[in-house]
Amino acid sequence: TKFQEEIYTEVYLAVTESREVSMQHEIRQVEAASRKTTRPEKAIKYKDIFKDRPGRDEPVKKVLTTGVSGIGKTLLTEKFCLDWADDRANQDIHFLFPFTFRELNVLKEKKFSLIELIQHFFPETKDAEISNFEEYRLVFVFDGLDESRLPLDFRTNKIVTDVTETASVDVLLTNLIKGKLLPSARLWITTRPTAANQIPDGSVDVVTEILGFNDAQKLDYFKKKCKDDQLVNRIMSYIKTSPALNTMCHIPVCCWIMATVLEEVMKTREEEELPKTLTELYINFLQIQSIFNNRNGLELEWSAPSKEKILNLGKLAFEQLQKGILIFYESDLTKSGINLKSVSLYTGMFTDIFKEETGQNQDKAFRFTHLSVQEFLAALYVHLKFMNSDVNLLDESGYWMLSMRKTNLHHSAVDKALQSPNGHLDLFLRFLLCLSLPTNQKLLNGLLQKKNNSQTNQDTIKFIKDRLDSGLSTEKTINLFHCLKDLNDHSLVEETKQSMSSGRLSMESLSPAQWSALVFILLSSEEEMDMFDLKKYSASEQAFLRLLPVLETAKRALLGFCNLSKRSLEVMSSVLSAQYNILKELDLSNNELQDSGVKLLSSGLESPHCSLEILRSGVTFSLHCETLASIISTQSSCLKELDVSNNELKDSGVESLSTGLRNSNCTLEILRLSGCQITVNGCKYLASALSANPNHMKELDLKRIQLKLLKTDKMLSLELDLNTAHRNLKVSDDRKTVTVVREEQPYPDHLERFEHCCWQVLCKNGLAGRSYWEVEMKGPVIIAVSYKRISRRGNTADCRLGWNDQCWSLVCTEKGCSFWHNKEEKTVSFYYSSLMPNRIGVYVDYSTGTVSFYNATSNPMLHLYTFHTKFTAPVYPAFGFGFGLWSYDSTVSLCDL
Ligand SMILES: Nc1ncnc2c1ncn2[C@@H]1O[C@H](COP(=O)(O)OP(=O)(O)OP(=O)(O)O)[C@@H](O)[C@H]1O
Repeated sequence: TKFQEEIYTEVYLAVTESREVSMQHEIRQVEAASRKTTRPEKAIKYKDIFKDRPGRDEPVKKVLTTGVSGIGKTLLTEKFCLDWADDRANQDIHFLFPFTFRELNVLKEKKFSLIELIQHFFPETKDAEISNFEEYRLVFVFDGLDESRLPLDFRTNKIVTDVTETASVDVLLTNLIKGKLLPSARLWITTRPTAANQIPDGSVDVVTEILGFNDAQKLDYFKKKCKDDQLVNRIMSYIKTSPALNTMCHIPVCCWIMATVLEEVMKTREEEELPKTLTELYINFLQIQSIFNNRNGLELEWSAPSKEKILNLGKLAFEQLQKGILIFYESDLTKSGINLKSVSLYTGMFTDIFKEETGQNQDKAFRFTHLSVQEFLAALYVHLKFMNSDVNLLDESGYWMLSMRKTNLHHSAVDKALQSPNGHLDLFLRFLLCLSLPTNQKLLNGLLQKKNNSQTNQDTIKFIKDRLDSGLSTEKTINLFHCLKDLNDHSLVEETKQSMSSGRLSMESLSPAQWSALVFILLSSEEEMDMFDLKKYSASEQAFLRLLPVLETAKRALLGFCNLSKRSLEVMSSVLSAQYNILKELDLSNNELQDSGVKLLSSGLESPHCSLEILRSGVTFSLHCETLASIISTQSSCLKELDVSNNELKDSGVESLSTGLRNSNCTLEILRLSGCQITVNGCKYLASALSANPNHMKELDLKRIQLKLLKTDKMLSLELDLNTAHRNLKVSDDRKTVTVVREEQPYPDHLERFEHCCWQVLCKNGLAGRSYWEVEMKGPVIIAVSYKRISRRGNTADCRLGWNDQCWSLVCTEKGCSFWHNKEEKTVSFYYSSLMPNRIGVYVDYSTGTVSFYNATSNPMLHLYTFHTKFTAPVYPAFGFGFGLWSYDSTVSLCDL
């Protein structure tokens, strides 16, 4: 425990809210996690593991902590216990009982009451005659659920509520976890991610995950382990030379391996002589653990006993790795040919490689210090078998046995690793290929009977390149690039880099291998990718899918105008719900996304792992406002800015959306609803939702809403007033259209009729509130609002639209638009010179005295000009033709809105 105290370094522990069983190989999980900056808001201190959580009313009683092998689960629980025992933390706890599943496995067949189980492991409680545990605050720690061999059947196990009732250990455990037994007790269970789903949903209060060391914590660790600043600096700069090593160092146990090797080799070697690859480092590790006969510079000789044991351990490692087994019991060892009597020889010689983990009841379990050590030994074994006995253990055809075909070990290994759906042979492959490098062959001197020639490596490189060109998924190819790098072949990467820098790289004609090289280059770049802009590479779905691993490392993804389809949305959704995703901003605007695609995307947006703060959705969500509402109101939602402009949400959509806005979980600060066809009713929903949840919203963009609002604020059904129409204007039967005609119309005389050269007509409807209407037109035309009292006879100027103080007019010709009131042309800051619009919108607000004109042809609508005045009587829509501008057939039609 003193050692643990000294070496213990804070690890990054994060609340994840839900557990996700990642089927990816642990190395891929760590690679993914290490590439991504963790989310500080999710980090917690191990001391606070049972502290109340914000947003949770109930106290935290049951915690599940996941983490890959060697990430420090056991050490963390031990540290928690130590701190408590030394009165450093959590002093409110009266009793703390740490168990490991490994110990409990042995009691599988036995029956205990909970009291007896406690007394079995902690006899002091018996001596102290403590039996009524309900009176105390208890914490049970169960470490290593992944090692459990207990049939934890939560559905069918009988219910036990009495601490004195006897039952099998698994029944006691399921009842403790379900809260039936000692409901007031607190529980902490740790497990590797793959076994987390043994605990049913809802039976734990909080799920946390250990993400390992971040960069600062790595440095801390090496300082504690090596205690020599100069050495620590050398180690840190050494690790930074290789992304692969840096990734591995997120796992504390790998830091330990690294430190063990580097402490030793840095004593005698200069920087350029340090291990170049992970494989070389692991060979060094094995050497340090072995007993050497003699030392002759760098050429170390392997002792005969260690040779034999390495082979035996390698056999065990390889055979169990193929089955995915990482913890071995005595029977597994016997099966792999390790004599039980000599086990102590192995654990004695390779103490830091092969560990015996004996529980209290003498049940022996064995494991390699870390999965990577097992993978390395397995690769070494396969390599030695091939080199020394021509046996290709990876060729399952068995032809090699009959010498019918010369098999190639590396080809079989590459293909086997590619076949694995979750990359579980990735690291094994890297080790295996790298073992045949001349530097490593030299180190293996003594274990090998013959040497590999470089021809084999050239052949392997060619084989890998062929595979890269066969259209594999990018994820699979990344490991192959690591292999090429280890084999000292940088040609593909260099070629692609050169084409990139010379601008010769045409995305449209990239070969699959070049795509993969591009991804590898972007991922290996020192610079952090903050913004991923797909258009920079190619605005296509193919590019999106190929570059996905790069997108996953970015905080902002711009995917607008990229022709993405449903397939991309499905993929995007899984990015958003991936556990370590760090995406904060997503721009999907202007993609033709189908409805079903939106549904798919929303499952990602609702995921508790989604940390998106800004979403620009383009024309996506029109039919999914309810989904949108539920996204913004999920407890885990981090959305701060939502832009759904130009979606036809309409009032009903806004009504649905408002239920989300009203929810106290909604923390939106900016909402953009420009051009969403919202009317006054929609605004009412918004207003009421925002006043119910007023603390967050800072900016509400309702551009272009007012127009639509007024369309229905007062449902205008405008009608032309035949009594006012000039005789050269033909008014349609429905009173909606007026056309200039040569032939005078037989309209009767009327006091309100325009005459002479004032080819004009008014509408019947007087506007006294707020109103909006639109007209379509052909040919030059004057669109105006006018008092009814505008003169009909006498001086022409008094009758003409725009030439007196009775009306406010837009004169629209092929040359552009001008605005007139009282003979004055208004200076318009925006000179409208493009083509004549064929649809004009007019907004009149009587009380504020405004008349605004819009070009309603353009999308978004363009504001042209606003008159400001003070109305003294209702105004009437009015239209005019003529004044040298007119042409026969000019027409104006009132639009239905
Ligand atoms: N926080 C830490 N500080 C320093 N060293 C650590 C820390 N965590 C882990 N280690 C090192 O890593 C080794 C393995 O850690 P531990 O057994 O806790 O991992 P684990 O997550 O329980 O792994 P497994 O799932 O394989 O049981 C420790 O023996 C120690 O050398």
